[in-house]
Amino acid sequence: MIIGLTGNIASGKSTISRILAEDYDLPVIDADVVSRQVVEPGETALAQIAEVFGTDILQEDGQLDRTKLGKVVFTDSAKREQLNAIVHPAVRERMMLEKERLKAEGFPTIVMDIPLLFENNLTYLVEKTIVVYTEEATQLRRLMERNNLSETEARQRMNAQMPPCKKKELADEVVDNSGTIEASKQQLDAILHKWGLKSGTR
Ligand SMILES: CC(C)(COP(=O)(O)OP(=O)(O)OC[C@H]1O[C@@H](n2cnc3c(N)ncnc32)[C@H](O)[C@@H]1O)[C@@H](O)C(=O)NCCC(=O)NCCS
Ligand SMILES: Nc1ncnc2c1ncn2[C@@H]1O[C@H](COP(=O)(O)OP(=O)(O)OP(=O)(O)O)[C@@H](O)[C@H]1O
Repeated sequence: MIIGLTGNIASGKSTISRILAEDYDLPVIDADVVSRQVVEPGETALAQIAEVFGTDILQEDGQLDRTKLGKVVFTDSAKREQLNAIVHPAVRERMMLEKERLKAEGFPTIVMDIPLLFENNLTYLVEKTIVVYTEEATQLRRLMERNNLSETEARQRMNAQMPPCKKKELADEVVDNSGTIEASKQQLDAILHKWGLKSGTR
């Protein structure tokens, strides 16, 4: 089974995907990790970003300055779309290759952690979806703390995505991560049990 894990910014996807990898021994393909790989120095996408956003967007060592680019694209939706048009095709291609590689290796269950699964109509890549949801005030607080953002900056990032309540409607299953990690683990366990997957087994 190919499980699509999604949810809004700072909802707890990485926290849940870590549990899926560690407790359930499942392979996870993480779109955020892949989106970093495709902009490493030497990659075509990085050269394209420098062309569109200027070489100021690079650090002295040639790496992408993610903090700087984040400030640009989360305050300007046209610029965000320009970035998406460069990065998303490369991410999609690499994720599909990785999925095929894991399937060929014999993994019957694979998790694809894709923040923009619904926004980018990528549900054809997966068979079941789990949405990680966190109540708005908690999501905002966790995002401000994790990324060291002001409330305005954090809200701009949250507004760049489909509203969480809409994602919940589109989900096969929802993990409400507004409480403790232990409470989320229990919800996840019930979902996986329903799907016939047990902790510690593939
Ligand atoms: C703007 C960038 C440089 C900021 O980097 P940074 O290290 O601060 O954030 P990171 O990549 O870890 O993303 C954190 C979260 O932001 C949200 N997010 C990122 N990009 C986008 C986007 N284009 N639209 C909406 N939300 C986004 C996602 O929830 C993601 O999980 C980076 O997010 C990026 O290159 N984004 C474009 C690629 C993309 O869409 N990535 C997300 C899934 S493929
Ligand atoms: N149940 C929880 N209780 C307290 N803190 C939590 C909980 N779940 C996640 N966090 C914290 O909230 C922040 C966001 O969680 P996480 O990084 O897992 O979200 P994410 O959805 O992967 O974010 P993004 O997509 O933006 O990268 C992190 O700092 C994490 O440690």
